[in-house]
Amino acid sequence: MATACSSLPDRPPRTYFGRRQAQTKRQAEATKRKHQVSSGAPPAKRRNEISSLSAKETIDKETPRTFKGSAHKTFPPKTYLDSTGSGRQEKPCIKTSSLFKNNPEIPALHRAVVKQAREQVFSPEAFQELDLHPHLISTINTVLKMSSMTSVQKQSIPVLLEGRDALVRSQTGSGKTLAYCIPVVQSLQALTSKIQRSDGPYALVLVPTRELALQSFDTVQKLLKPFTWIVPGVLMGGEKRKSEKARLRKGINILISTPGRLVDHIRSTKNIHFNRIQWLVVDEADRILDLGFEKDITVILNAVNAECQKRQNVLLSATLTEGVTRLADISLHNPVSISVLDKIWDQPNPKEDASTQLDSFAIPESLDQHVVLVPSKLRLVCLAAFILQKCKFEKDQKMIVFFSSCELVEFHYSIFVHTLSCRSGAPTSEQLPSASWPLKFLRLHGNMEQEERTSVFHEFSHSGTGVLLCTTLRSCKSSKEKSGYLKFSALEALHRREDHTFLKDVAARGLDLPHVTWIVQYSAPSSPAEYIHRIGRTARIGCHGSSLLILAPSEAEYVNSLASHKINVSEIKMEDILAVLTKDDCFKRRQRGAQKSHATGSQEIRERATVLQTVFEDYVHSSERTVSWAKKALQSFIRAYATYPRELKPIFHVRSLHLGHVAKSFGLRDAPRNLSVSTVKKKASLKRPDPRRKTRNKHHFVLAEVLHSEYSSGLEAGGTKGGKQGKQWGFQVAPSKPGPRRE
Ligand SMILES: Nc1ncnc2c1ncn2[C@@H]1O[C@H](COP(=O)(O)OP(=O)(O)OP(=O)(O)O)[C@@H](O)[C@H]1O
Repeated sequence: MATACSSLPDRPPRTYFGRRQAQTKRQAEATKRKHQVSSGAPPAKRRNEISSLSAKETIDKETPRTFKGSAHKTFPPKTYLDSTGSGRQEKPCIKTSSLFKNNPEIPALHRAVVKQAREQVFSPEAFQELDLHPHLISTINTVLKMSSMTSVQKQSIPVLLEGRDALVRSQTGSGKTLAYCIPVVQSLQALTSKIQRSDGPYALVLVPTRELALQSFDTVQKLLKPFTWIVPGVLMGGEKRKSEKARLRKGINILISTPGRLVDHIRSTKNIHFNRIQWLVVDEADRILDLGFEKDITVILNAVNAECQKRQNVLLSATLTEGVTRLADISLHNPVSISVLDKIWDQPNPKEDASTQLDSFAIPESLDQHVVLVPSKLRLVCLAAFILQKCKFEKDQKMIVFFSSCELVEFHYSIFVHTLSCRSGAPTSEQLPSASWPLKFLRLHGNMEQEERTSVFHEFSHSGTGVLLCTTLRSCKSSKEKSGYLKFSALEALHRREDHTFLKDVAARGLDLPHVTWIVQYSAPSSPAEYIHRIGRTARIGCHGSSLLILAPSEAEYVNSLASHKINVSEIKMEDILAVLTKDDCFKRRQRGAQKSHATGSQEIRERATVLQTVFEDYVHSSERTVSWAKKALQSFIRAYATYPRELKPIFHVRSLHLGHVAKSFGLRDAPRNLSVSTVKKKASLKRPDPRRKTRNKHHFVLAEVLHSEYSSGLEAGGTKGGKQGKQWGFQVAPSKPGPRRE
């Protein structure tokens, strides 16, 4: 796509060049740029073009001809906002095409207001009121420093102490770990024949990831302080099997494991026996299924059933999916179903209640959810403005921004650090908002070295402020062992043990980081469950938090999709976010002769957004490397976009993306044409574009080729999560012999 290079209000008269001369020059320039872009080289600075201009003026004067990039003119150099940190310079200027022209209309959001499922996090009851060993109570009070129970703990612990099976469903960050750990420890310490280490496992706890395994281990270990004869242990990928075997041989009484690693041991270790198992706990059941562990769970259930029938089974989950219900059907015996939803949620019709609950998710009451509709071209400036608004101009804000891929995280980290934060190499204070608090950016994704990841967690966790840019599970490359969760306490445990190898597969989903005030979803999640788990990183255990979902106008329908799962989001207007740019004059447009623009109101906001966009574009086009990064990030964005599950395709379909506009949100002045790959032409031709849409935009076709080329490079194709995996579901557990149960 040709960059929109508009006529300028303050440019010299058209006679500056002869018409023919100008045309020839334009063509030569365009060919040169095209060649450079397609070869991966940075485009030549358009020395003869004009720099950032008033958005309003752009809108007024831009003509279809100029939008096609055929109106480049030569102008004298002028002052511009430099992104390299060297301050304002006299330099030839690069024009930023209008951010506010040719955008799709932002639709009015007509979302149905739904009654959101709510949970009371804390109950007024103290742990003392439970029938627990006094030493266990004092350990909870003094070691864990907790006094009152959360609602899920209040409901679950007595039921489990009675010996019942349970399906526990409660919102993120509500204290589910202790809800099962306390009853397990209480019951095992009370056994009349005292447990011997060599007895092997009495309790088996399955968790989806290594980090959760470590976190649960950490909690159990603390609770066991007064009961030293009970030995906890953890098995997970990343540790040497040999040393795990040795530990199994010595004996582990409360065994916490990821499913994959336990199956490894079931198949290869003679020392693993389940004949004394009294507890089988499946924590984060939804996540276990999400990660594709259903076959492993089947193997484990079969192995345990073969050796032991008399046990208590517990399934815990933040979301109640069809898979979780099926797993509950086969693993729980006459379970008590515990769901900590408010009375407001009670429906008069029990049938409706069951089906609605299956599709609905409890969200912490202290969590405010928002959505903003932003045209593709404006996504980057809008995100930057929001970060500035919250983390620069407001105090004590800590934000996590979710992206759909590692490349996206790297790209945005780099561009923000170099243009917005106050680190070395970043713009000088003259260019940055004058106010307030320094911006600190951190990033975390699955392609980072483990040590760096660990230190990022420490830094972000201990910091009272900061912006963490991270990926979600969907974006990680490895398959089964890609971990969705990282709990900070587990990291601390790891750090203490100076063993970072465990965390090799950590992805940045499900962080348990304290005091996060904002969650921003820059890429929409692929399922309501994912949405819940992302926003669940804030407003944990009663704290207040907010979330923002950034959608394109064409994706507005997603709000209704969320509403159908009883998720309520309220709209923030893009202009209100961009308005923050008026707080600092560094975003003020300077006209020729260093005169400041006197625009006001929305015109001023648009001008300033354009200035910020120019800063980004200057940064991206400052070197071959940065252009290439931006292109990679764009490619990766499109690839991720293609992986939305089938049911969301009507909302998120790559063919509805305007490549030129999307490229703009990567600071690219031109949509990279060289993304299309000839090897996939065959596939592309299979899906002929609708002739009725022929004139709509040629970029759509290029886009299709881009996507196919990504698939042909061996990268994961889209739609598996919602489609294939969903269908795969089906447990085949060996029939368990009827036996006495603890009821
Ligand atoms: N009774 C309590 N009082 C105070 N803090 C608690 C209590 N119970 C748990 N917590 C703390 O709340 C935080 C969240 O607990 P936990 O990780 O068990 O929640 P969760 O429901 O498993 O969350 P998620 O579903 O997101 O994994 C932890 O830091 C934990 O230490």
